[in-house]
Order: sequence, then structure tokens, then C-alpha cells
Amino acid sequence: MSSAESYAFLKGHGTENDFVLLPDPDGSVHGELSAERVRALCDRRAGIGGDGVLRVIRTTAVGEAGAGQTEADGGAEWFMDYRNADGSISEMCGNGIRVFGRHLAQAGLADPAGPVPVATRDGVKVLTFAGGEVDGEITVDMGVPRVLADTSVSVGDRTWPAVHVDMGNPHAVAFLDEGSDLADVGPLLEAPEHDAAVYPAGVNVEFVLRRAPGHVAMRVHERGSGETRACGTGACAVMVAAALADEAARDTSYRVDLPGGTLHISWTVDDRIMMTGPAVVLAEGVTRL
Ligand SMILES: N[C@@H](CCC[C@H](N)C(=O)O)C(=O)O
Repeated sequence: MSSAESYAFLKGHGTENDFVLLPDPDGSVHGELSAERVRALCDRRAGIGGDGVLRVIRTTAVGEAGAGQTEADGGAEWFMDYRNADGSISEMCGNGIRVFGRHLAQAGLADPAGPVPVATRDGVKVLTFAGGEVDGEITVDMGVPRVLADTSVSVGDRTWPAVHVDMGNPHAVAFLDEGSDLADVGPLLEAPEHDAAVYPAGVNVEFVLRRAPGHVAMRVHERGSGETRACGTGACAVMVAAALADEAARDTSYRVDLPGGTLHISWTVDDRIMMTGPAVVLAEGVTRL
């Protein structure tokens, strides 16, 4: 595509984790969406601005468009082709998939009355709209978490023990001491240091403070996007680490506060993580970026 061509975009956010959405049903608009184009779109001064890009593409077109392969599409018509702001690819985006689902419902591409399956690089996730309403809060079945080795993360000369939780994408969850302030971690413009042997493809790092039983607050530095106002997969990883530390039984729920809003996360008796939160599509237009 030449830079003179124009194409449609939408802008949305989930708990202020914001995204540029690119409708590309058959993959012909963006072809092999380049990292350079993603960076241009996400640029907050010279572009539209966002923590990432969500290409809205049919599962049948994913291979030809070079968007990578999914596992079986599980009957999902749509594939969330997620890119971080630096142009890198991630397996999953928890806030992004709610925004993706909101767009599908508002555009008449999916029926909010029923479960809406969406294919991702981490397999198919099923979305449920509260009350079956197009604007209802969205719950996502995020699948079964994987809790891996203990590790550590560092910012400057400070180091915290951390838990490696995989939600399809990698997370390091570090708990702050009681009585600390989330601001104490300091600026997170630079990625916290981590063990590259544990996270060869990089990691999303969450710093967590306990507020009350079943209630935590967090800040996050995202791989490929820097510090963001919220991270859905990160909130799920935090909930898992907190519930394990609390020795909470399955069928438990936590409230997770993030700088951009609140998510509610449950761990079901059959070991699945369910994430509920808002999703907003706030603008649409045409760009030549
Ligand atoms: N903000 C997302 C996560 C996006 C991907 C992440 N930066 C990664 O590289 O794994 C979320 O809401 O989950």
C-alpha cells in the first residue's frame, strides 16, 4: 500500500488501555501489516496514538495476510491480529479482545445475544455480553492459567521476587510490601530488568499492592508498549498469583484496580480465568498513515 492511500480505522480502549482498530475483513487492505505502519499508527504525536493495534480480520484470511496461524479456529469467524505499539506481535491482549468484541457487536458483525468466539494467537476466547446487550460489560473466558517458576524483577537498584504466570503471553507478578505505595516503584518508562533465561521473548511486569481481601491494585510495564494504564492479561496473572498466595479455593473472585479502571477476575472450579470489564469504541475515521 502506498502512503497516499487512505483506509478506515477506529479508536477504542478498555480501562484506558487504548488501541487503533483496523478493519481488514479479507486481509486485502493491509496485507502483511508492517511493524513500521503499526508504530506510525500508535505514535501519540505524529499518529493516532495507542498502546497497540487490533486488526479485525476473518480467520479464513489470516494465513494469506501473514498474520500468523491460530490453533483450530473453534468456529470463530474473526481473528484478533494484535500488535504492540513498537510493532511486535503478542499472543493475546485481554483489554484488546473486549474492545474487539465491542466493535464486532456495534458493527453488526457478531450477535451480542450469544457467546462470541474470537480467535487469537493463543487460541479461541469466548466473549459474553452482559444482558446480551451490544453495550453491556464483556466477560472473556481467558482459559487456564499456567503458573511457572519463581523469578525476580528489578527497577534501578531494587529487586522484587516475582511469580511467572503465563496467560498465553508471559507475565512477572511482583508484590510490594504492605504499606508501600504503587508510586514507590518509580518510573516505568524503561522495562524492568528480568531474567532473560526465564523470559527469552520478553515479559510484561506487574507490581501489585493488596488493598483488602480479594482486592488488589497494580501498575504494569508492558512488553512492546511501555507503562500502560491497564493490562487485561496482566490483571488475570495478578489475580492468579494473589489467589495462590492467599491459598484461595477455586470459584473465587478478585477486584483488580488499575490506573485506568477496574477489572473483575474469577477463577472457576474448572480452572478457567474469567475477566469482566468495560470496552469502548470512541471514534472512527479515515487515515493515510
Ligand atoms: N494490554 C494487553 C496485553 C498486550 C500484549 C503484551 N504487551 C505482550 O506483549 O504480551 C492486555 O490487556 O492483556
